[in-house]
Amino acid sequence: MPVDIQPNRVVLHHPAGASATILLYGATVISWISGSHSALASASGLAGPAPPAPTAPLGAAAQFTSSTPAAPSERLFVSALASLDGSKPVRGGIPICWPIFGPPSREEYKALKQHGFARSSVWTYAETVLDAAEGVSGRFVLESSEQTEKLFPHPFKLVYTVTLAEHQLTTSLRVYNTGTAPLAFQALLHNYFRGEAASAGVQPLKGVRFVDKVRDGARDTEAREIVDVRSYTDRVYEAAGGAYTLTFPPSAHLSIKTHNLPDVTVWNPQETGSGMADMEPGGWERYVCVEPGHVARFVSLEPGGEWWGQQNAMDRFEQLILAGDLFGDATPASPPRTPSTLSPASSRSPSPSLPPNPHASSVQVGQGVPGRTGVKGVIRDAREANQIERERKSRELGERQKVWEEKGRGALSFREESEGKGRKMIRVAGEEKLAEGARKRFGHLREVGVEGFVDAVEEKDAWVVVHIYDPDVEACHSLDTTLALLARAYPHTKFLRARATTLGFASLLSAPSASADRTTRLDDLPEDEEWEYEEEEQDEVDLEMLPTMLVYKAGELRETWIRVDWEARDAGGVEQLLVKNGIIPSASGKQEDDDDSDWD
Ligand SMILES: O=P(O)(O)OC[C@H]1O[C@@H](O)[C@H](O)[C@@H](O)[C@@H]1O
Repeated sequence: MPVDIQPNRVVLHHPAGASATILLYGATVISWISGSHSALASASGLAGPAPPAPTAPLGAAAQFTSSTPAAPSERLFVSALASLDGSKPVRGGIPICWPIFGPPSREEYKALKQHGFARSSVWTYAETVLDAAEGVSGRFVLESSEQTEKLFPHPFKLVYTVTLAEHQLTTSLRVYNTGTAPLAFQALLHNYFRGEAASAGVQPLKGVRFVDKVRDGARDTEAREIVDVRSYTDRVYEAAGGAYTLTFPPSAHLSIKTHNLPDVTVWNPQETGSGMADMEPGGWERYVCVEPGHVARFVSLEPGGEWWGQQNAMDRFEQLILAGDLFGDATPASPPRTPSTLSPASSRSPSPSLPPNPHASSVQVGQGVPGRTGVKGVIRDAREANQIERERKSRELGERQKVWEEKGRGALSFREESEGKGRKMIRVAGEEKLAEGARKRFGHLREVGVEGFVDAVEEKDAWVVVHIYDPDVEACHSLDTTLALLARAYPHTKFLRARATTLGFASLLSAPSASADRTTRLDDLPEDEEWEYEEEEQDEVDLEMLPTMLVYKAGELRETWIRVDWEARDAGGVEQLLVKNGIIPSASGKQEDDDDSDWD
């Protein structure tokens, strides 16, 4: 039951053992259990313990497991005395502070309570966005109402997306100004991260200006390499860099990356916390709040405008696995992970009597899994009712895609392709390269679609890198250009790209009636392949997930990088990211091919 919708909460379950529980009250994430049984088992030779049930009483679920960092364990603190019945904001988890942070600083917002009303309003569960081994994602909505307008006379819509992967939780807040006047707001994600406060350290904040709420708002510059919270701490760091590490030595480590949330508050009340009625005794010893936000300045959103801020928290265990550090030098990159639903053949060799289902990737992930009840039951039913039709259309699309793949065998990026640059020359070279493919030399970036996907990633010896893209996303264009170049430089690694809508990846399925009468054109097909199709057969894609990169070895999914551009930025570039993970050789091992010189 990957997405369990209950009357007052939604629980996301990841197949590897992770889970996240989100209350409709405040869309407050009250539990994030991160980790993988399989990773733990393969790392330690032990079977992983069952994670605490996310529906168990919070106090029971939230055991701090300092000695077992690899085990699926609770990453958030929720006070045992927290109210979860909607009577007051939750003391713990991830409350959303909106439209203000702290007490109202502007006269016009003086009717609002500290941290605004988003954390104390009941949100609606809108839809399941993604339901796959790559991640499970749900979306929550809060819109202005008579009640909010009494306090805050601005029409708005908030959309909050919570995405759970094996070792990551991503929360993304979108704000829409649905009114006719500019909308000014602050926004902050008030994370209570579970861990021993006495040992906690946050970095890098050295040299960052901050407002010290403990010293009546005094302004100062952080002098410490690692910020601790051993004394009462309440600091709002401004323009703090957006990427932080929170460590609870010796075991727990989290990395937090953000988008559009430039400031960060570090808060732990220590003994003064005992004055909070909903703080469990000594609770302040068991968490640190690291709260990315847009708070130093208000965001001003024009009518019709949209703003989004996002954070991604990853437990350090995953980073160690991905870097290969956990396994010494014997293991190049990462242990086998949960097979992708995009690759149902997984590590099995295709059996001659049971060939892999070529349409598997056209089926919406999570389909047929029971448990989407309530509001989402309607959408599930609609999905299932449309499934046969969708598969038929998918087959048609696959045929189209085959033609497209043939055409895409050159090393052109889709931007080059759409501009019609150098197609002839590259295609000739591409044909030469096809002959070399038998010797496991690829040398070009290829488009792959539904029909060809499973076969394309089933390379026995070579690494296969797949860029899941959408032509409307600028970052996909840059990545595509880079991968086209890397494909030439590293001909022993196979580089593919697949359009997200084609695979049904990260799609936002809307009710079929909503778009049945509209048509759209595939604008990035080569001109002779323009094709009108009914929009209902193509799901809308959640662009926040893109670009995504999947990496396969022997048909098995080894890496899933949602928003790989962020990942690459941290690694120093896409090439470095791939080198670091053993997917391509380091620069010294780069295969410079003389016979590639006629490609450019
Ligand atoms: O008690 P509340 O309203 O949840 O706020 C908790 C704390 O939240 C932090 O973000 C603030 O910086 C603190 O000043 C505040 O005390």
